[in-house]
Amino acid sequence: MRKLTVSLGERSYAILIGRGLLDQGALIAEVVRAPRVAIVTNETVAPLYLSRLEGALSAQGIESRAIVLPDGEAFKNLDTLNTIFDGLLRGLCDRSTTVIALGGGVIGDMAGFAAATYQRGVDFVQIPTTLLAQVDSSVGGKTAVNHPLGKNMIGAFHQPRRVIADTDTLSTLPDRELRAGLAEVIKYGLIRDADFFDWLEAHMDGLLGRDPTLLSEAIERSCANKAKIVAEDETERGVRALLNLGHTFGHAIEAGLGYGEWLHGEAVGAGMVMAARLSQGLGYLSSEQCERAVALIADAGLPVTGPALGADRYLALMAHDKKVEAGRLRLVLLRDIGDAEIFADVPADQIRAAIAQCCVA
Ligand SMILES: NC(=O)c1ccc[n+]([C@@H]2O[C@H](COP(=O)([O-])OP(=O)(O)OC[C@H]3O[C@@H](n4cnc5c(N)ncnc54)[C@H](O)[C@@H]3O)[C@@H](O)[C@H]2O)c1
Ligand SMILES: O=C(O)C(=O)C[C@@H](O)[C@H](O)[C@H](O)COP(=O)(O)O
Ligand SMILES: [Zn+2]
Repeated sequence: MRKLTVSLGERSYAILIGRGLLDQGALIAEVVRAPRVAIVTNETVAPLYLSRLEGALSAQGIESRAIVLPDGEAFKNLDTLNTIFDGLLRGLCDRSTTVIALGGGVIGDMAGFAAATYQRGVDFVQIPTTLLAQVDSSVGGKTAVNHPLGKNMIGAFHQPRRVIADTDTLSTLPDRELRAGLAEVIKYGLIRDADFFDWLEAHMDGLLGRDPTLLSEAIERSCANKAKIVAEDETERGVRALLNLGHTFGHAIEAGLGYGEWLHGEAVGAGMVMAARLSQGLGYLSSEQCERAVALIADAGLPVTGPALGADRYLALMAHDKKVEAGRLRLVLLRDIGDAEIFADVPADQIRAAIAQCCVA
């Protein structure tokens, strides 16, 4: 088992990465206030992993109540959040209850937001079961639900007490979901870790072939990058915004198509291509490095073109981005592989050109 730490003073927590961790109830028992937990999961993950987790908890004398939600990004909304609150209240969960998120990023974001707000805040533990959740969403405390007008618009920062990533759970993950997770992995290489980007270029085939050693290394290096950024800037006043590379475009794709048609990672993949092409168009990024970025995203089996929503629609949706300040759009762009920066006042005609270049009619 590998252990990383997100250093946030008294709220510091461990990210544990390894095989078979789901069966080690002691890893959860160490961080719960009382022997009562509520497990939030979904209809796909529950039949695969819920009873194993319940058994591991029960062996530690921990009583658990399961709240099983419908599966999908389309359900990441306030209605489903209410279903979680109903379950917590019916189960007489109190302030000593720990909420456990068992699933991908959708479950993690919703369970985390429920934990942030239930009785004004209870503890939660992340048990991510997708690659995307193990490399990104389970770490850092961003929790939220979507609004029809924008992604993750209603949420809170609420850090987990622990992240437990059992890499064995990836064996049941569909290939499309594995590829979606690789988008966020590539993101770390692009924004701050050129060595990791080189490593990904060399090992993309093995990662797609699910080599367990390579997957573990990719998870660990991704989490190490994210842990450092979150420790430096927990609430996104500065450097944390770089984790949004490709997301201003990607979130527009997700909202514009109606949540769920494109996976988050797919939208981020196409969004990072748009950001790279825009960076090149503005003269910040060389064409050679831009093509390397696009090639790795393509090699991961991710889309490198976006849906043809029309530049006006993209820009209207992008106006809801959380990085907008006083009506000014701010975008994460690339100076080089491993070097990103946030830019305000990018001319709208250049943004339109990059979108047009990356969309197929
Ligand atoms: N909070 C953050 O920092 C952060 C970061 C990145 C993404 N996100 C959010 O995360 C979400 C995307 O997460 P995701 O890609 O994990 O999607 P997801 O949660 O929808 O999971 C993808 C699919 O895989 C299924 N699944 C989960 N684990 C499985 C397993 N082990 N075996 C088989 N099937 C499994 C799920 O039921 C679902 O159908 C988006 O809503 C995105 O906005 C949040
Ligand atoms: O942790 C972060 O910070 C991120 O930006 C990670 C992103 O991958 C993630 O998709 C996040 O939810 C997007 O943030 P948002 O604030 O634009 O919703
Ligand atoms: Zn993301």
